[in-house]
Amino acid sequence: MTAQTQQHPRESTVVEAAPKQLLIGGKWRPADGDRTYDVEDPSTGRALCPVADATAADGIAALDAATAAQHDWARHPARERGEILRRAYETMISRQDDLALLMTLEMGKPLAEARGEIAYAAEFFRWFAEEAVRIGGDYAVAPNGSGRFLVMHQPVGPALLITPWNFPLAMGTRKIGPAIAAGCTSVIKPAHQTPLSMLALAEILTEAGLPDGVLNVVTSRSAGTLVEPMIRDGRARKLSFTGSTAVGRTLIEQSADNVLNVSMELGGNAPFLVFDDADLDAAVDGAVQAKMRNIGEACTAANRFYVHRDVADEFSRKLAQRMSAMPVGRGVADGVQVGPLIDATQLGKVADLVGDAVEAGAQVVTGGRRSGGDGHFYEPTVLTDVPAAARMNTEEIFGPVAPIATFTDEDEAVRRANDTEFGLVSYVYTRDLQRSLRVSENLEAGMIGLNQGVVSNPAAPFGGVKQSGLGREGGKVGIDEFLETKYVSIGGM
Ligand SMILES: NC(=O)c1ccc[n+]([C@@H]2O[C@H](COP(=O)([O-])OP(=O)(O)OC[C@H]3O[C@@H](n4cnc5c(N)ncnc54)[C@H](O)[C@@H]3O)[C@@H](O)[C@H]2O)c1
Repeated sequence: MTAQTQQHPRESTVVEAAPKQLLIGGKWRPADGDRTYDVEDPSTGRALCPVADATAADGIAALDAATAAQHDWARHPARERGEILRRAYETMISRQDDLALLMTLEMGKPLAEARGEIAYAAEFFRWFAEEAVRIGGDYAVAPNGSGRFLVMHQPVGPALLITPWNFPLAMGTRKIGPAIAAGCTSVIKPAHQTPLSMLALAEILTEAGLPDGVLNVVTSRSAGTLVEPMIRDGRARKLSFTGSTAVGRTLIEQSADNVLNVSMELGGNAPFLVFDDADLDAAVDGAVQAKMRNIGEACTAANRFYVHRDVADEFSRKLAQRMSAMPVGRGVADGVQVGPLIDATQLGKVADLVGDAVEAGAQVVTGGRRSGGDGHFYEPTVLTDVPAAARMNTEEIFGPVAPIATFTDEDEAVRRANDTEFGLVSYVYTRDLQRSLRVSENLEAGMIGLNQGVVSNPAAPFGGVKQSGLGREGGKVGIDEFLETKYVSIGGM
């Protein structure tokens, strides 16, 4: 299928209107030495516009601003912190169309999905607007009756927030929301591929009344050079990172000297289990969501399908029918459901992983090659008979490729599902209640999609076990990542 290349009438308008400078201490300013780099449209491979390319000195200036604002911000009434988030939520919804178009242009996902991400991202602000006023504390009587304790929860201090390109806004609001609610100031560095959505969000927060210096944004093509000095500086007390496990490990090491409080949302390798008693059509629907949402570029994407051997042929056939019918093209084109991959590197990686699996004996049911056009398009692909040795069983594919293997019993399914260093999410399709609970208990994952192909929800604690991360974002515990606990022991009572 040839990729669709239609234009959107407002493309240049929204790109022109987006901020492109750094936000430091409430002022928009160019990077040191006026340095810029070009943001690329992955659906054309062409430059969209230049944005500021921050240096290490800009990073330290942003940290200066966050540190200077911390004292007052921590004492800002929680209700007002929440109201700022609430106003920003409302503006995000009222500007959903323009924000979605900007996101699609820099990231590639279809417009309908970008609109969905804006709604999901905004929901974190609404959720944490409400959590801001519930921080509270405790008062306890010592067990032996002599002495009392006060337990306080206070902002941890200036935070460094680092986000990936695959969900340019949601990964940001999931950190900025609780940081603002908890009373932390922060410096955020979005991925170099997708800075525009984050800059537009910072503008919205400024309009919503966020005081100067509470959120600072630095965009850069050279992440390591910018971030390491900020981590080693010592004034930031928190590092919240979403991205690959490899970079997460490096950042944990860099954080060790100053014993930074770290939260890590890292890579995944989600298994998708289909038992022989599953509602097969529902399983196919869930598989399409878990695999094709965000062009497969999601940490929660189903990476390995294990299907009971009695239903594997039917499942594979139905999944291939659904995936091959999904129109590929520019995310702004009408009806497109599969956009381009983020860049040439990611496209090359997906093609390599498919080549490796086929060489090892996998069968291509549909797809298996690049799609037409100048952008980084790859056809929706279903592979069967994927041998355990194929690299895609251990590496995140991050693309529209569904590898299917079979199992014969529950023990084998769970053992193969857990045979990975990652543990972010697992999907399970079965109609047997006992089995669903037993398997949920035995799967090594921070999240389980039970007869459900999407797990993310702002009201639930998102995060992984094993090498998928440390800490949780969202839910009631999401704000705890930005708080520290102090207890006061009271004598004389
Ligand atoms: N667990 C989650 O919640 C979650 C969510 C989305 C994505 N992810 C993971 O993110 C990865 C895809 O995103 P990516 O390719 O942008 O990941 P990445 O690790 O390459 O980059 C993530 C962020 O870290 C920055 N970065 C890269 N090298 C750095 C360095 N040396 N020092 C400081 N910062 C650095 C990048 O510029 C970007 O902002 C996948 O592994 C995916 O599973 C995880």
